[in-house]
Amino acid sequence: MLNLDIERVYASQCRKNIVSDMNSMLDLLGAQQPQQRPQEGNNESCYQPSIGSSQSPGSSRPGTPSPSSSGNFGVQRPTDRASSVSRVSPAEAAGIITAIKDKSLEELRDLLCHQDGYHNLLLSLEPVKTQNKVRDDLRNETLQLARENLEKEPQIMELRNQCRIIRTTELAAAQEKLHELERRKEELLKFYSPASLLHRLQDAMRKTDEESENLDKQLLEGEIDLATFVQKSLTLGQNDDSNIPIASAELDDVSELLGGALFLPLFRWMNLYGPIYRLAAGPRNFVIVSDPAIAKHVLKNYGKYGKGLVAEVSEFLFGSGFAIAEGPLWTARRRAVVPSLHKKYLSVIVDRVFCRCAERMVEKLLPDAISGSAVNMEAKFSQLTLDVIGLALFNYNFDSLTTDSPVIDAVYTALKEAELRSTDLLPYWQIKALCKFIPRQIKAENAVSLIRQTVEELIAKCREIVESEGERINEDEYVNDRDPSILRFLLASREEVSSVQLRDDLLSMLVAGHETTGSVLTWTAYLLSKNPSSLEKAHEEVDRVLGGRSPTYEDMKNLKFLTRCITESLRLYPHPPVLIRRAQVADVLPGNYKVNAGQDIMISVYNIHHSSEVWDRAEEFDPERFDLEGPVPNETNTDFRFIPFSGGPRKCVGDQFALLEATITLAIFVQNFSFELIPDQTISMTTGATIHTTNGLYMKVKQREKVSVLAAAL
Ligand code: HEM
Repeated sequence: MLNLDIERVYASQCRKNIVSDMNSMLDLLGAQQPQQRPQEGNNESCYQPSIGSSQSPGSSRPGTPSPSSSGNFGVQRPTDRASSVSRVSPAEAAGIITAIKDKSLEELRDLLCHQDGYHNLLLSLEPVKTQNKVRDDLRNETLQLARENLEKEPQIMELRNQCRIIRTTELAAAQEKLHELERRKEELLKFYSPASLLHRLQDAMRKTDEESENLDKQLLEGEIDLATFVQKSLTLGQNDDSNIPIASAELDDVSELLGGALFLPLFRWMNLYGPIYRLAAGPRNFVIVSDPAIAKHVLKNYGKYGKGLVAEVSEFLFGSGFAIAEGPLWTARRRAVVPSLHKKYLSVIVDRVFCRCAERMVEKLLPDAISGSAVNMEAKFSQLTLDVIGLALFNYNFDSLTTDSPVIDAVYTALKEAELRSTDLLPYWQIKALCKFIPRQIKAENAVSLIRQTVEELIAKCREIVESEGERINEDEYVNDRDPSILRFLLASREEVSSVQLRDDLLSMLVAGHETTGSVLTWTAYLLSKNPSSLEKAHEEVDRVLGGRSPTYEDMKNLKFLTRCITESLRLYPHPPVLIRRAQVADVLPGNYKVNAGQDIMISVYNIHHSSEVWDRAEEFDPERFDLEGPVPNETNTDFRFIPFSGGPRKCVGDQFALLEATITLAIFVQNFSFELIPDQTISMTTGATIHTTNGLYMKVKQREKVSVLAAAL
């Protein structure tokens, strides 16, 4: 009886131990499964659940448990794991109890002492099965991931390699530029050292004396005429066989004028030295051209003359955009973009963009017209032309006439930086590392990043629409009615082009087309306010042709006087006032002037347009100097006397767009307002990419009665 009781107590204790052990194992499986692999399981229990199906029972387990190991056949007692027991759900515990409750003492002892039996019992339990399945799935996924990672390894290596190459080449390029700058600095210092200056001065004086005596003798003996004497006297002392007179400018003059209105002293020197002269000061050396025939030669021979300095100063903004690209890239991109500016596009844009933006400006000016307060028209025209170019290029409304936005600020910052770079004497911004520390450069870089990001987003959005609609150009003069922008045209044309190239091309057009047209409108308003009889004629024409309604594309051919006001304004204030080129090879210019490869050339459009050799009454504003019934003047029909849009292969692609935009805007402005300058303001010129005023153009505008269509017809 006592024996029986002892056996019952023992059997009951065994059951408790088994349940506890299984609880521990279930707990172990639940808690550790995700982190641990089967082999890594801890050895808290002798009979770890052998959950690896590939693992033979006991292969990584200790041998048969000995009572000495823990006094209970190697199974920890519930008390040791009080916390874990509580984690098994009552349903799971019930399942385990059902599995063992009818077992005899012998069977229970067997279970505790024989691993295989114990193991089989474990594997037959539902929770263990589920856990095993989860574990197997996890392991398979992990293996799959590992395999995929392994496959990516070569790509990662390749990328690492590329990064290293880029880093090294950029560093090398920066070092090279730094050395070049150091070399130039050394040269400058040597060139201007007191000893060197004295030596050269003595040398030059001696040579000049000799040459001067020689020249005097030749003139007195009638060997040369007076004109040749003057010409040769101007180049006295210069060991130069180019035949190009040298303007005597000091380095200080040049640095000062490079930071200001450069084209003004260039004009003074033209009157002193003639239509071609060399401006040499230290390492800077430009040939200044003020002659239509020489300008024609340089502009038409694009292969021999590249963009040179212009590309260097604006690369930070344009990237590889076609306004500064050279060679095959330029040819391909120009060829892709030009078709987008077709006649039908222009006629749609007149109504949808030019008129709407100009009418918006009129709305904005009305309060000032009523209150009689001064308005800075330069700022207004600049805002208007930014809105126009945003809509025309990307169908994006900057709405700068109404709001200030970070993108607008960024556009102005970047444009300003391009201007400053074109006049910096020391191009320190070519050293990329320096740009990381100089506040002006940091600001410019941030601005460019924001503009690029905005344009990239616009491209991505437009590309998505074009793709989803399967849009494709199916006619010559294609315009999408909902979005007539140039971006839409370019994407629908399915040209093979990267988003970065497209972005840079559009940015080129944004910059080239914004400030230029704004400046034309500013100076036209200024000239009209200074010439009341011309303003009267403009009012008369607008009223007669439009009769109070908005202008259309078709009206352009009848707005003859207004168009001539714009072209005459472009003659007196060309934007940019100088065109820059660099000779790629040695060449001889018309007039037998020699230039070497690498020679920087400035074609002063301002000088050609203001030269009394080229124009009668050159300084007068006379819109009718170009026959109203004749063709609109351009470089071809004036034989390069009038070149506001340049000429040759790199001529402006937006000339027709700009003439239309300026004329339509002027028509709406003149139709709605009469205007006059605020007295006592000094209006002076400064320059960068365009000629603008130093302090703004302040005007008083007064609303006009719109002439009705009926009245105009009478
Ligand atoms: C009255 C306004 C404008 C003026 C005075 C003007 C003037 C010029 C000039 C002089 C050039 C040649 C620069 C050089 O030879 O170095 C040029 C090039 C260019 N212009 Fe205009 N432009 C005006 C408006 C526009 C507009 C509205 C656009 C775009 C819609 C535009 C786009 C371009 C482009 C992309 C180039 C570079 C062409 C090339 O290198 O192939 N321009 N512009």
